Amino acid sequence: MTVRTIRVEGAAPYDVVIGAGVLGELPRLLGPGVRTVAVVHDAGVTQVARPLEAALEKAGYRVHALAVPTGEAAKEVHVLAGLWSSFAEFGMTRSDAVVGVGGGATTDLAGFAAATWLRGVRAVLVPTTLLGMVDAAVGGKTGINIPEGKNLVGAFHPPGGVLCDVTTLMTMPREDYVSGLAEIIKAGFIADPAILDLVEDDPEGAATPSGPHTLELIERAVRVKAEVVSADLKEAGLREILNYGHTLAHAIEKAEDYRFRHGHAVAIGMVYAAELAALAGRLSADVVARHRSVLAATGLPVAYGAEAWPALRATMTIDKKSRGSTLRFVVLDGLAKPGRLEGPAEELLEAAYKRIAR
Ligand SMILES: NC(=O)c1ccc[n+]([C@@H]2O[C@H](COP(=O)([O-])OP(=O)(O)OC[C@H]3O[C@@H](n4cnc5c(N)ncnc54)[C@H](O)[C@@H]3O)[C@@H](O)[C@H]2O)c1
Ligand SMILES: O=C(O)C(=O)C[C@@H](O)[C@H](O)[C@H](O)COP(=O)(O)O
Ligand SMILES: [Zn+2]
Repeated sequence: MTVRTIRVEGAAPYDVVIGAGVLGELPRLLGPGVRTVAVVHDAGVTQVARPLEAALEKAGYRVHALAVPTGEAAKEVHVLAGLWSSFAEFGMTRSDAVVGVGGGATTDLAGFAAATWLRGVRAVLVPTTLLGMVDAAVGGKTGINIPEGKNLVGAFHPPGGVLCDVTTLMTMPREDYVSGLAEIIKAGFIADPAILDLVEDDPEGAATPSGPHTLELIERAVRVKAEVVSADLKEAGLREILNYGHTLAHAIEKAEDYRFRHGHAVAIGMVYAAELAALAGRLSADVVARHRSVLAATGLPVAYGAEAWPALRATMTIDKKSRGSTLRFVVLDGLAKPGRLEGPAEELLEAAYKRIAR
């Protein structure tokens, strides 16, 4: 069995463990002293949560299984409040831990619950989606959505460890799996173009967990993320590159009432950012074309409705990378050459949108 362990550095370094059948590592990642564990899990992934809870009980932990709504519906303040009430009910203390089991939505919620309970208890994350493994569970960004915008309430709270059991991916619906591929492709464009070669070599294989390069794609994307967040946990500068494509993506997700897959929105957002960079004279037409071709080859969307522009433009103002009224985009000056585009003219913003509008 191939197991890869990637270290994330920082004030409290932790491991991301990737492999088939690695869930047995959970007690090690929980660390010494933890006796009571709240297993916050997506109600739709009991096939992973139940055996994990049973194994923890067998190992002597007191386990509280807390199911949360499936997918993005978990990232709501009333769900978070429900977790706080449960923690209070069983008396979670600072020597206890939260284990988050599910996709990125669940681990964002579980991580934020851990960040806020008693001002911070240990969280160990067990992502069960591709996107969760390669992006959401790594790096300590936690949070929830509000009607006004995506992830507007949250905290930086790095986990104590991340366990990626790739066998859990086998039950993923294709659309959700491919959504995760968008974040892997993002890592390819901003930092590791070998990822793009692997996807282009076999787009069909890349779109399924049984593809020939699955482990390598996961490992490469996690390495990109780990390197960036190790250097800049709180997004003072470098970490912004992980937000490539997200300025427009988050606006699309809000416009869709958070019922649009995150990775799908990021795919469209990356094509938009590439078109912006091209119009600003910073990116060549062939790299823009490569965005469209590699994303579309895996089944990801690369266009969005023309009529949506005014609402999307308004929402983009509240993007976390904005400073005052100045919009700031992550753009590419070439493959693996991320830069920033600050305060682009309104005409440029709209012209780039016209190029992705359908
Ligand atoms: N914190 C971060 O750094 C970060 C990074 C990227 C994305 N995110 C967030 O992650 C979220 C998206 O994550 P996601 O794509 O994992 O979506 P998700 O958590 O909504 O899961 C997608 C769907 O897959 C189902 N699912 C989960 N595991 C499964 C399995 N093993 N088999 C079958 N079905 C399974 C879920 O029930 C859900 O229906 C968004 O909220 C996004 O904002 C956070
Ligand atoms: O880890 C980061 O930093 C990222 O930007 C990764 C993104 O893929 C992720 O979607 C993140 O949640 C977006 O963060 P936000 O700060 O723009 O809400
Ligand atoms: Zn993302």
